[in-house]
Order: sequence, then C-alpha cells, then structure tokens
Amino acid sequence: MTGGTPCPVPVPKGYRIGPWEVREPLGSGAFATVYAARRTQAQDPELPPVAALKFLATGTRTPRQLRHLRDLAEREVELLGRLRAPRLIRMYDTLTVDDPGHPELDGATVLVLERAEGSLDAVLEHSPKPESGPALLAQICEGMHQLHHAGWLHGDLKPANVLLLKDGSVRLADFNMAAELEGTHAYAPAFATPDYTPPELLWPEVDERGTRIRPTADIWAYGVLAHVVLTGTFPLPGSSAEARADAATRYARGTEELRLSPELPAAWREIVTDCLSRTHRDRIAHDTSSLLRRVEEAAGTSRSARLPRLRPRRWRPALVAAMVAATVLGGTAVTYALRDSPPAASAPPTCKKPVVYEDQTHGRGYTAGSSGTWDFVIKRGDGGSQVREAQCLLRYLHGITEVGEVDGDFGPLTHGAVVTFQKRTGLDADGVVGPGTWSALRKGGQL
Ligand SMILES: Nc1ncnc2c1ncn2[C@@H]1O[C@H](COP(=O)(O)OP(=O)(O)OP(=O)(O)O)[C@@H](O)[C@H]1O
Repeated sequence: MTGGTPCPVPVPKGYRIGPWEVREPLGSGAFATVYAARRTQAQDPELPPVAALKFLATGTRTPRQLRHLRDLAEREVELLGRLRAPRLIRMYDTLTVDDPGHPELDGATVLVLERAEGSLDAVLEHSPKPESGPALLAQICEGMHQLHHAGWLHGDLKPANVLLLKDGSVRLADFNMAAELEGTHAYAPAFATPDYTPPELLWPEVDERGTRIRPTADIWAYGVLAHVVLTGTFPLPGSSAEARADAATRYARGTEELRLSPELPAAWREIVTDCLSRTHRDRIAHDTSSLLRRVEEAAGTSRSARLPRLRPRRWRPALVAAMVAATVLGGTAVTYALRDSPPAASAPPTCKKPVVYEDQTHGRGYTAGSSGTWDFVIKRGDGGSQVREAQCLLRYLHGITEVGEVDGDFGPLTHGAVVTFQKRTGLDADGVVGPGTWSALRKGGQL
C-alpha cells in the first residue's frame, strides 16, 4: 500500500458482485483498491457476513503494464489460494467482474478477503512506538515463519502490508511480490520498497524471470520493521529513502557501521543486529524458526500478548455465567468465562492453568492462552503459538507429559504425544492436529 495513492479502481457504493455489495473504500495501493463489503445472500454459511473486496486494476494500460499487473495479481491469488495460515490474511474467493455496462471495471479480478480494521502503518502514524510493539512483532514473525515454512517469501514486508483485525491480531497481506521458493531462492518482480530492501537487492540483476531473492530478504525487512516499531526510526541514517539506501550500500560494503537507536530495548538489539547482517550469507544462519523463538522470548509472548484494540469491544449478551477477563490470544478475541468466577481466577489463562472460554463458532472450550484456533492444521515440523497451545493442552489439561517442553516446536515428542492423545480419544492417530483433534483437545470431555 502506498499512502495517499489515488484510488486506482473506483467502484460505486452499492455495486453488486456475486453475493457481495460494495460499501466504503478501505484503502488503496498502487495496483488495487480495497472496499468493505457485506454479504447480500444468506445461503452460504462458508462466507462471513462482511469481507474486504480487493479490486485489482485493469484500466487503460499498455500491454506490458497489463502483463505486469496480471503477474502481480496471479502471485497473490496463487499464494492465497494455496496457503491458509493463521497469520496470513484469508482469501474466501476470487471473482471476475462481468459487466460491459461498466467498462472501467469489466474484467477486473476481485479478491474476497477476510476484513481487517487497518494496517500497522496507520497505527504507527498515530503512535510511532506502540506499547503493543513487541507483541505485534511476535505475530509478524509468526506470519513470516508460516510463509517460509510453506516455501514462500513475502518480498515486500513493511508496516503497510501488516493488517490488524478488529481484535488487534496480525495478518500479513499484499502478496503481489510473493514468490515460491525453488530450492534456495525465488523470483520476484523487480519492485520493492527501498527502506525494507536488503542492500544486495537495491541494485539487483533482473532477468526475464524477475529478481532472484532469498528468504533472507524477508529477514532483513523484518529487522528494519522491528527497529521502526520499537524506536520510531529507521535503522540506517538519512532523511530520505534514497539517502538511507545509500547508507545501506555503504554498510554492506563495510564502509559504514550499523548504529542502532539507543532506544532499542536490550532484548531486541541482538535480534535486529542479526536480521540486519551485512550480507545474505551472514543472515542465512537466522532462519524464521530460530528467529521466532528469540522474538517470542524478547516479546514475552509465550504467556499472553496484549495487542492494540482498534475498536471498543462489543460484548455479546451473557453466554456464560460470568465474564471475568478479556484479552486477545493468538489471533482470536476470546471471552474468558469461569463458571464459579472466583476472583483469583480473573487473570488470563496460562499454559499451566487453561481456562474455559467461549468461541462464537465452536462454543465453549479450554484455552491455554497461546492461540484461539480450533481449526488450524499443525503437524511435525511446524512451529509457533498454535503448537505451543497444543503442547500446553496436551501436557497440562490432558496430563500427557511425554510431550516434553512447551517450546512451540512440533518435534518428535509432540508428534508422539498427539498420537497418544488421538488413540486415547478414538481419533485417527495420524499425529496431525486438525479440527477434530483441536476440538477434543479443547473440550477434553471435561466441560
Ligand atoms: N483485507 C483487508 N481488510 C481491510 N483493509 C484492507 C485489506 N486489504 C487491504 N486493505 C487496505 O487497502 C490498502 C491497499 O491494499 P494492498 O496493499 O493489498 O494493495 P496493493 O495495490 O496491492 O498495494 P501495494 O501498492 O503495496 O502493492 C491496504 O494498505 C489496506 O489499508
């Protein structure tokens, strides 16, 4: 997203496409305009009542520009069509406008996306060093890990492409520059945002397949983003993006040192320094699995993360006997409820003390405070807060100590513990935690 960009795709309010009616614009980037939309037909329970419609520009352009736009759109559609992960914005559908009466829209591709409330960019505009910065950074790192783990690169990680849902949780978005890894590298279009581009890609060699990029490009961008979020400043000196790009080049050549802001908290200094290592080779040691562990430790999110609330929370009518605390966990706003509401239990849940909560779709269940998912599939090799949630529930709610340490890594011990749990509860013992296993883990026959 480019702030202040004129709207590339004007769509009138009330315009209908598929089951959707277009409402107000939510934002524009260089290639698309995103509108709020509400569902007009009740019959499809798979679709949410509100969504964000991203209209990708067509318009009057040269064939070369159109080819480029098509490539950008295809990248986003391909990635979102194939990947579903908790920290990536969800795509419900893609539509094509078939409306010769509106030639400016006819043929446009429309992505039906999970609706967010705003971007990190907007948060930083109002509050350059948000209190929730560390918790947000942990979720951004988790999103990057989920992408890399699935074999993709984001290619344009920056605050404008980090969206926040109503509950304040993070979703990575805007996958126009995303690329699937082919071995150690991928090809991305020759576009990026200079302030977040690693020095080796500032003047890249571009061939007919695009720019060769590696996962370490996202790691660099993450280092810049962390510095920006935690200190309100860029890590390299300069009053313009051009000056900072020059400084990055001098730094890469070894003629300038990295001088991180003294405001950068000690716990983050080493992380940011590693992400901003001079060369791709120096950065390669810091993959997202190790980074995620360090970031979560620095952010203290192994317990519970407080994220910014973008809108006042609206309480639903009392579904349970007592509401004692509200917080945001792993991407889902949950209402904690204890049947007897003892005052001592009004704190958020901990791994060792899961509490009962109410999920709008699934009803009541236990949470250990790391993630509110009921349907995300995790398996051996995965990492992050969903894994930690499953480990906590296995160990402390179901007493399966063979799971070992609650470390957020889905290794052989976690796999074994899941299989034990699945056998015990009569589920398919495949070691994969999907919707059925989550439901059994959360309900555990103990509610
Ligand atoms: N799912 C969503 N929910 C709410 N708002 C959104 C959503 N997706 C995008 N937006 C808003 O629309 C803006 C433009 O979207 P996006 O960045 O995806 O467009 P783009 O043209 O691909 O951007 P860029 O110029 O960075 O390539 C975002 O910055 C954000 O403010």
